[in-house]
Amino acid sequence: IFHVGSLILVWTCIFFVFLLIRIQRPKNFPPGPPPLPLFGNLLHVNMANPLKDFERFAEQYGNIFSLYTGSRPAVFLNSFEVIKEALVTKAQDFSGRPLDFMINHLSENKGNSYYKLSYQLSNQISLDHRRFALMTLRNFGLGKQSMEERILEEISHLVSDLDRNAGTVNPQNMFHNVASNVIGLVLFRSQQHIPSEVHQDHYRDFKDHQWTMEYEVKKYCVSGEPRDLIDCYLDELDKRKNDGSTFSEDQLIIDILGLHFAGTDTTSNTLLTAFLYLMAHPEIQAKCQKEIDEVLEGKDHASYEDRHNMPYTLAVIHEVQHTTLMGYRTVIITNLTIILKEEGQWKFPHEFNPDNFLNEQGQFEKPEAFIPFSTGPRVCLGEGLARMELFLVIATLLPHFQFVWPNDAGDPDYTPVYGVTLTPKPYRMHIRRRETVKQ
Ligand code: HEM
Repeated sequence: IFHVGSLILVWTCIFFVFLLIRIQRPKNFPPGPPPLPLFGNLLHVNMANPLKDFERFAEQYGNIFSLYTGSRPAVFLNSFEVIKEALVTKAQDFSGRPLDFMINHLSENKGNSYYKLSYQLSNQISLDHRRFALMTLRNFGLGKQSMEERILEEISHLVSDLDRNAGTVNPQNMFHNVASNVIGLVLFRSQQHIPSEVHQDHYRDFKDHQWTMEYEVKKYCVSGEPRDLIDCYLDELDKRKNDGSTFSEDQLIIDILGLHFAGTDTTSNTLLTAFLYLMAHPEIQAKCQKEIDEVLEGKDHASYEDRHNMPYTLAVIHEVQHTTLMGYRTVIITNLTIILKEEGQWKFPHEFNPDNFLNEQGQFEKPEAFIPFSTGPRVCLGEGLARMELFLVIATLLPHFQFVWPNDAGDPDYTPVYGVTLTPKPYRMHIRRRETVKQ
């Protein structure tokens, strides 16, 4: 009897402990699957690729649902209208960013300034940094060489590399290096190319390279004319001396890492997706090449202005982004992936079709629901740079080379690998020189 009594006692205790740590959705909180004590909804989601589960929950609970990671709630917004309402109409309430585990991890607990400072609700300070970076990226202080020239310089290296090594390549590192070098040229111009080992796991390696950057910081101090974002930042530091501002050399390193991180994988994953689709749809690739050939008339690289005369190529690039979206705001998760397939927003929601971005006359036209860079006051800070980079890389590589899906590679697999951004599974690419370009 004593034995049974103690069992009942133990179970009652467990029951009360569970009751105490039970997670309950607050009143008026968006619905979702019932959270378990301690785990929340973690067991309801396939962490390797949660997109399918998000789609299932959206069908079951509607456009706004919530999930718990442990005891922390996250709200998911799953239609263009609700995302727009949150990020634009109610921007004031939704533009802060939480200091999230992942961000902490990435920046080794220092917290990326954009996230950390807004979490502390020092919005003024955070916006200060945002404004500064935006101004600098818009080329108000990067010295004589324009952003476009920097990007083209990097692309010319790529074209000569491919000229020398045409054949079958793994493009993962190639595009990663392009994106990383372009943002590198903007952030720390005189450092030229970051050593390639940094690309593999650049956060860890960057930490090891911090001494280099700190050395660069000292060097730039005496340089006079700003050549890159570091120089501009140092000028800003000078101007703000003793005004109690959050601009500091420590913060500079954090900001640079944040910008480098935000600007590398996003762009390189988009390029990887672009070339995957261009190889899988050789007729689309050929149509782009024809259009680009006609506009370039033998010129060996595109310029950003040319996009106005290349509506089809522009539509293809946008259609690529239409397939690669992600939203990674943590407490409010804007499910940009779902709205890309939302019925009613797209002519062809379920297929890769550049006509999504072309009107009846074949002119380029962008649907309102196309927000790969998010929207509202916290829209992507590198949008201008990324757009220019995507266009120049694609419109310069296509007239030089033919990209062919290798015969022995089976069918292309479009299932994305889930991460901070979505990326295609690793693939190989066969590259042949096109003879149309006049040398
Ligand atoms: C194709 C390339 C890119 C895509 C698709 C992309 C997408 C995005 C998206 C969706 C956000 C908002 C995230 C959120 O709501 O939490 C964002 C923010 C941001 N992006 Fe990008 N991005 C790209 C390239 C870049 C580049 C090249 C840079 C660097 C110059 C950059 C810097 C940033 C920064 C700093 C933020 C945070 C802005 C803030 O919090 O105010 N991005 N990006």
